Formats: sequence, structure tokens, C-alpha cells
Amino acid sequence: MSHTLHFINGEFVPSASGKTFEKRSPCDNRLMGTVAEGGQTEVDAAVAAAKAALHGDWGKMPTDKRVAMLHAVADGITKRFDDFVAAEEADTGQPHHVIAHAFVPRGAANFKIFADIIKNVPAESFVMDTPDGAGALNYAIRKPKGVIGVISPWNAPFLLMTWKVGPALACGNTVVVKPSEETPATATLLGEVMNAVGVPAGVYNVVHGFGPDAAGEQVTRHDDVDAITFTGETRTGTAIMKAAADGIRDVSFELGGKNAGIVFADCDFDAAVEGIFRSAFMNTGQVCLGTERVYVQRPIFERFVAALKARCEVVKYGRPSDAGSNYGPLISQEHKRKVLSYYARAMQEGATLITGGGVPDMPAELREGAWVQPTIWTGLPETASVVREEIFGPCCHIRPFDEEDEVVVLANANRYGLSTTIWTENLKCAHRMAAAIDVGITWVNSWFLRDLRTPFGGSKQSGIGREGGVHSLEFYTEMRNVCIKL
Ligand SMILES: NC(=O)c1ccc[n+]([C@@H]2O[C@H](COP(=O)([O-])OP(=O)(O)OC[C@H]3O[C@@H](n4cnc5c(N)ncnc54)[C@H](O)[C@@H]3O)[C@@H](O)[C@H]2O)c1
Ligand SMILES: O=C/C=C/C=C(\O)C(=O)O
Repeated sequence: MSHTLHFINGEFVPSASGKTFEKRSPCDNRLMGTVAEGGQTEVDAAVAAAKAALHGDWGKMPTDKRVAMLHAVADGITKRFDDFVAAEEADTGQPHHVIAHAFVPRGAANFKIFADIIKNVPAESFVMDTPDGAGALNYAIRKPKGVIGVISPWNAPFLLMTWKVGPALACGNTVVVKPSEETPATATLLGEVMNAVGVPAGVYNVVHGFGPDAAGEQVTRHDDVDAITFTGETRTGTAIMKAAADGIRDVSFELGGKNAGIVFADCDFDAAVEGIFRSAFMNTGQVCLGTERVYVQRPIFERFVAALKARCEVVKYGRPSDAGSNYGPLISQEHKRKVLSYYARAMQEGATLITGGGVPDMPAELREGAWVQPTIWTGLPETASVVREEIFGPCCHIRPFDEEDEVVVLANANRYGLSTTIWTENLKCAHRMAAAIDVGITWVNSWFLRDLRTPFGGSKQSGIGREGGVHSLEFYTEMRNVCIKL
């Protein structure tokens, strides 16, 4: 049994109240351990430590040294790679190859990229004319925003948390992280790496606990938290934005999606099937960028549906440690209930079930886990709730289309606008589609192919702001202009 503690001011501490909550395995619902449940006392202590660190060694540290320290953090993650992989596997139950090849390496990369960017970013400068002819020189300096509240979700916990902590620290801020209550392990483990490489106490703090009326909300309401970066549900973003209004704090939001995958008849068929399969079912469909609406051009519709169905029916359910398993459970029993309620609703709304639709037959030792089948529906109108609402499960609805203009209208008719994946061999068509679809991220003949220098974020109700590359600096630093009369 594990006991996961907060990491505050460089130390692993329990809650003052002694309160804890349970962490159960998504694979079999077995009790894995307990987690300290933080409240106002822990949030106050973490924010005070973060504020003090801003004025201490961290605040005074030259950029070069800070950059070197963040490279050391990345190397420290790599050194403890197996521990991070094991912790993330235990928390999420996702297949070893996803965690070891995609999610944990990104944790290290998230520190390196922003360390390099902050080292190389040029300063903005304007020379201006003045009536006396002598002129004036303007230059802008970047200052850290201060204490950043980082609120992160459970679906790719280490990747998504470090995607915020990396740039925040690179820019000289300090952080108070409230990881998802479902996935506390890797954020805590990162505290060990921070100490091992000599990051000053108070720079990186972690408080565990819940969201509303609890540690999450308390971070977002704290007077000394200067800005809040959040990844999670749009509804939670709305609550956090209201909290941030008090004190006029800045927010950066990466929120929900109901992303469209668009497959043209001229696509590379096998690549499109595999691409849509990954985008809809990787991580058991628990990816914000994932595809839950698929539009396939009519000449290949039947063939495509049959091929995707066949692909779904060969997944191998199992624990991350089971040889050959490539498909994990959902994160929790609660999420399983939500996903299964959508599976039921699809049928009530008149869907044709192509595959899945329920719970797989699992061996006795895994029967209590949060397993659900990959599921495909056809035949629903665009007004059906499973076509409109984010389910965040391994499922998609597939609908035929005829014309490019028609599919643009279908793809855009949703309150979300995070990403899209388009499959065609006609690049002119791909460029037109990319310009016409209201999303922050378009992939053509690919999905989740990430260059960390590019702007990342959602349109419409999928987010506010862009992170990635120099765009992260817009949020994690404040530009101050200096004007010198010559
Ligand atoms: N756009 C993106 O990049 C992106 C990436 C990953 C996940 N997501 C979205 O995240 C969601 C799944 O994650 P989730 O279920 O953990 O999201 P969630 O919004 O339920 O929780 C996210 C975090 O917010 C905290 N929280 C909840 N209520 C809060 C409140 N009132 N104040 C402060 N903190 C609060 C939670 O404890 C957790 O740490 C999906 O909607 C998914 O699309 C988006
Ligand atoms: O589930 C969401 C995955 C989001 C991915 C990123 O935020 C990223 O690649 O930076």
C-alpha cells in the first residue's frame, strides 16, 4: 500500500488534518493506497512557499543557471524513467507502450524545450523619433508572472502537468500544482527529482485533493496566486474563470473537445483507418484531441466502417504489465458509469451499433476494473447527444458525406473547436479544409504529431490562449516596456 504525500517547500508532508482519500486501480478496483487530502492549510503553506521562493535563490538565479537546472530536471526524469512509467501505469492502467513511448518522454521534453526557448528568445526593441531629433529607445523585458496555480487532469497526467510546469519554471515563476485526485503519483515523484537536482525549496509544490470547495478551488481563489493554468473540462474552466476574476488574474485554458475526423475517398485507406483508430481509441478514448465524430466520404463509407470495426475487434485488453496487451481500462468506476450511460443513450437515440456498446468479458481477476468496449455507431442525426457532447471514452459516431462544403459545416457545428484530423491525398483540399475548420489544431494524414514549438490550444469553448514554443511565454511572463530618452 502506498501513501502519497503533498510536496510543499521541498518536503513530503501529510495533511494537517490527517485526512486522506483512497486510490484504486483502474484495472481491478483494488485499493492501491491512500493519498493525503489537502485543504486550505496546505494550499496556504504551498502558496507561501512559492511566494517566498520567488524572492529567494530562485528569483535571483541567473537565466543560464536556471536553464541548466531545468535540463537537470529533464535528465533526472530520464534517470528515473522506469519509476515514472510504473507510477503512471499504476494510476491510469494504460498500456506500457503508450506511457513509455509517448507520455513519460514528453515529461522530460517539456522541461528541455522551454529551457532552450527562454535562453534564445530575443528582446523586443523599438527606436523612436522625438521632436528634438535625439530619439528614444524602447525595449521590453520579460518578468515572471509570479506564483502560478497549475490545475491538471488525469488522462495523460505527467505529460499535461509538465506541459505547464516546464514553461512556468523556465520563465522564472514558481508553481503550486493541484494534480487530478485520480492520478497523484507522478506529480509527487517529480518532487523527488526536484530535490535531487537542487531546485530550491518552494519552487515546485504539489497539493493533493479534490476540485470544487477543496484544494483545487482554494488554489484558484488564493490572493497570492498570480495566474492560473488549467487543463480539464470546459465546465470546470467556467468555474475557474469566475474565481480568477477576483483579483483580475490571468488564465490559460486547455478544455474539452468533440473533434471531427474527416476521411476523403482519395485517402490512403489503410493509413486513414489506422489513424482514425488511434485518434478515437488510444488511451481508451481519453484524449482531449481524440476523434468522437467521424465523417467519411460516401464512396468508401461502408468499406471504412467495416475496416474500423475489424480493427476495434482485435484489441487486446489487459494490465500494462500483461504481455501483448494494447488496450487499457477507463480511469475510474465513475467514468465507466458516465461512458456506459452514453452507450445506453446512443441506443435510445436510435443508433445502429456497429461494434462494442458494453463491457468486455474479462477474466475474473480483472472483472471489477473500469473496462468498456471500443464502440462505433452510425445512423444518428447531428442533434443526438452522443454526436454533440464530449464523452471522453472509446467511441465514435461515423456519418457519410458527399461534398467538401457539406463536411465543413458538419465539423464546425459544435461548441468545441480543439482539433481535427483530415485524411486525403489532395493537398489543395487539405489546405482549404484547414483554413475552414474552426479548431486550434489541424492534422493532415496524421494525428497527435507534436512539434512543441507550435501554438497549441483550442478555439471556441475548447480553450483560451495558446501554449507551446514562444506562445507559452505570453502567458508565463509579463512584458514590461522601458523607454529611454536619448
Ligand atoms: N484541451 C486540452 O489540451 C485537454 C487536454 C487533456 C484533457 N482535457 C479535458 O479534460 C477533461 C478530462 O479531465 P478531468 O475529468 O480531470 O477534468 P476536470 O475538469 O474534472 O478536472 C481537472 C482538474 O480540475 C480540478 N477541479 C475540478 N473542479 C475544480 C474547481 N471548481 N476549481 C479548481 N479545480 C477544480 C480537478 O480536481 C482536476 O485536478 C476532458 O474534458 C478533456 O477534454 C483537455
Ligand atoms: O489529452 C490531451 C492531450 C493533450 C496533449 C498536449 O497537451 C500536448 O501534446 O501538449
